[in-house]
Amino acid sequence: MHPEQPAEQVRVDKVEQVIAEHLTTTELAHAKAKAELSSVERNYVQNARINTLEVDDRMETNAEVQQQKQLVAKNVADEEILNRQLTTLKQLKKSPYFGRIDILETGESQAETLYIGTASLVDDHQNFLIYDWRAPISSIYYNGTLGQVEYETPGGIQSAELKKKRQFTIVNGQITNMFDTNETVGDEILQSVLGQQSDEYMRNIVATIQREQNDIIRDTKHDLLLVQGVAGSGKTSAILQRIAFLLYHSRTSLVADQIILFSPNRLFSHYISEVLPSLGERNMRQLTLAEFLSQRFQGLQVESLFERYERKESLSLGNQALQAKKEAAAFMSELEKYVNALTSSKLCFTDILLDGHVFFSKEEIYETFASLPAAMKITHRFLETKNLLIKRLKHRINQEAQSEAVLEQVDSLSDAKYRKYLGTKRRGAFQEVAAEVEYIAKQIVKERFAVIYDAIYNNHFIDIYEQYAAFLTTHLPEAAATFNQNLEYHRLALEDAAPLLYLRDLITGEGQNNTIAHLFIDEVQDYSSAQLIYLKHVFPKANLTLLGDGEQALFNPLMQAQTMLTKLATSLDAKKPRLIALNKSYRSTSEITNFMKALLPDGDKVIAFSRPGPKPKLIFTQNAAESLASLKKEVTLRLTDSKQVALITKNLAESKYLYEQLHRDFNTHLLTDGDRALPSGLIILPIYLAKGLEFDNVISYDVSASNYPDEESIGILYTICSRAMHNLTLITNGPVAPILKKVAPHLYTSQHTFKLS
Ligand SMILES: Nc1ncnc2c1ncn2[C@@H]1O[C@H](COP(=O)(O)OP(=O)(O)OP(=O)(O)O)[C@@H](O)[C@H]1O
Repeated sequence: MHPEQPAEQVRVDKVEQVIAEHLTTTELAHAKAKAELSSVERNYVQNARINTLEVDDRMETNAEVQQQKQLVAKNVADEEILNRQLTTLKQLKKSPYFGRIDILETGESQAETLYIGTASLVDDHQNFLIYDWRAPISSIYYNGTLGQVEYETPGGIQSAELKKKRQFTIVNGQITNMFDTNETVGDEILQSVLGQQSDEYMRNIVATIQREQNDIIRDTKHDLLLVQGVAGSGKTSAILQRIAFLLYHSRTSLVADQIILFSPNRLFSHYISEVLPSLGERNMRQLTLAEFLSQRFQGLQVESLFERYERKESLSLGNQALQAKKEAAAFMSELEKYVNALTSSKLCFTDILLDGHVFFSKEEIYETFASLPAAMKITHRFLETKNLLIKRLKHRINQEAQSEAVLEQVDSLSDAKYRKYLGTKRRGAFQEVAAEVEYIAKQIVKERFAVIYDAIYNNHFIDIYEQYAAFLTTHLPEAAATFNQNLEYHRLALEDAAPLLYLRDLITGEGQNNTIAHLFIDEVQDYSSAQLIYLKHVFPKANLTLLGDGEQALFNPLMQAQTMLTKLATSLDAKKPRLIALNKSYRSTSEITNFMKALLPDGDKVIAFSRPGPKPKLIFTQNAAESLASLKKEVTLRLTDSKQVALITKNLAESKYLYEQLHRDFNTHLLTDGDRALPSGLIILPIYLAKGLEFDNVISYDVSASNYPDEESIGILYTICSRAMHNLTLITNGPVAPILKKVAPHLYTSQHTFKLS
């Protein structure tokens, strides 16, 4: 035991006491706020009701209702703040802090002791008992080794001498581990954290953030941050901490809703959903690319990344080349040029119909557009056309409202219908009966013409699909027929989605969201340049944090990090790009990491974190029956001391086949794109659904030469192996994949189901 542990425990106890006191007062305040909120809400409902009943008091009650509404909003906010404080205090109570630094500021004679935890805590005299890990001074804990250190404050760079750095593990108020260290954050605590079993949810890494991860977390100077990190290097962990940091750093100007994270799949979204709440912050918005696209293409089946991956296997070389062209930045530039040069006669306007009859003909729309000055930007001309159409629609409504037919309709309305059309207006509020009739007549026509208004508002008077097909015909003629054919079946290939949306936005001038301040994209190596350009276009104000591992490229060719940064900075028009590389892998035991790095051509750059475990196991079998038998044995073995085993396959067909073979023997789950949570037992999933996840035990079935024949398979095999934290088993049916042959035999244990000659 550390000699100072008893003294430190006394301090923990004292801090706990303060936390308990804060908890009591906050609980009281929270209960009061809750009661106040429900009373204000009750009042609001009553007042709102009065408003609709009492005619004379209308103005007065309206103002009152507004006031009440504001009061409700304020009370909701107050209650939320107190609720969050309560959650934070409860978390602090279990483990108030994890670090201590003693620093001597320049010019001072006595060192100051600071304790660092997930949130700040002050006593009644405003002395800091705990500093938030995101406070400027806390960066010393993550960055500094003993001696002279610097840290950034809003007022500039400060320097100090770091005299002592201490780490704690505190569980339920008791110090279970504590030691002094000179390293950034010492190995010992990290060792024990990483040795734990996997969990349904990712944990925060606040107590053990490493120096280079800290760089990512605290960067506020760059508009494009590209993190290239090897598998398991903490990219995802670091960005979640970064989001928490940004929310703290810009707390007056940034809220969680202004941050979007694109995640690789829904399982991943679920897996990371607890990290920010555990740091006392609200979750950012999370989306998968498929979700983003399907919201924008209603009525069309947009191919998902996974379907594209499955399709790639059957794609001819010619079609692969076409696909690559559509995914390149150059294709998006072509589109821009095409739109800039579009003349009115080339725009694919379409009739607006009402009940099958032409209401606004495409000729009329075309003439409207053409009548506007050609020097005007296309987006302005388009908007102006829209305004003119709406004006004409209003005119038609007025005309139609005076028609005999409509006036007759007004006469024959039932009382209930009449009241419905009156809406918030009151009977008798009009000076003349005729005015009231006219009003009702207009309401009737408006209702009938609502589809026209919607069509104009939603830009349905231009056929963007036809426009895109026209673009393809002139710029990539080989691709036009397939696009049209897909469309007939209401399908859209993934590579057409971003260019199509871009084309639409470039013409209509719509589709942008200026409120998003930060856009995070995980597994960026799986995105095409065209998709990234489109996302940047949609979120023009957002700073970008892109995380990737070129080696885990399932969908795109491998690319060097620096090349990728240069390419991205140009195509995304970044002013201050920065590349950060993470080369240390934390997820797996050193045996697994050393094995998987041997798969890579430049695997030397991967550094294994020194956490020992069994070597990966390679089981050689000669036929399907033997390999299935070995697989069953291995699953049984793993399930004896673990609650979950992941069987990760190359594709869906393989997953389905194995499910058929195994579900009678084990509690087996075949995971699909729609799954959100990971059950226990044997789970079978194709690699693209396992992206970003980790498992105690991973088995890869059929790593034979016929399944992984060439260098292109490296990314897939590497990604599968790197999902394993503690145990990795590979089974080959027949000759092993050539990539695995290159791995030095001392890096794994082999097992044969047949006699070696
Ligand atoms: N500083 C750290 N302290 C504790 N655990 C860490 C740290 N960095 C990473 N880890 C752990 O290592 C594992 C891998 O981290 P993470 O999933 O963030 O890596 P990644 O680079 O996104 O991985 P991949 O690209 O392979 O999906 C996680 O279990 C994470 O908790």
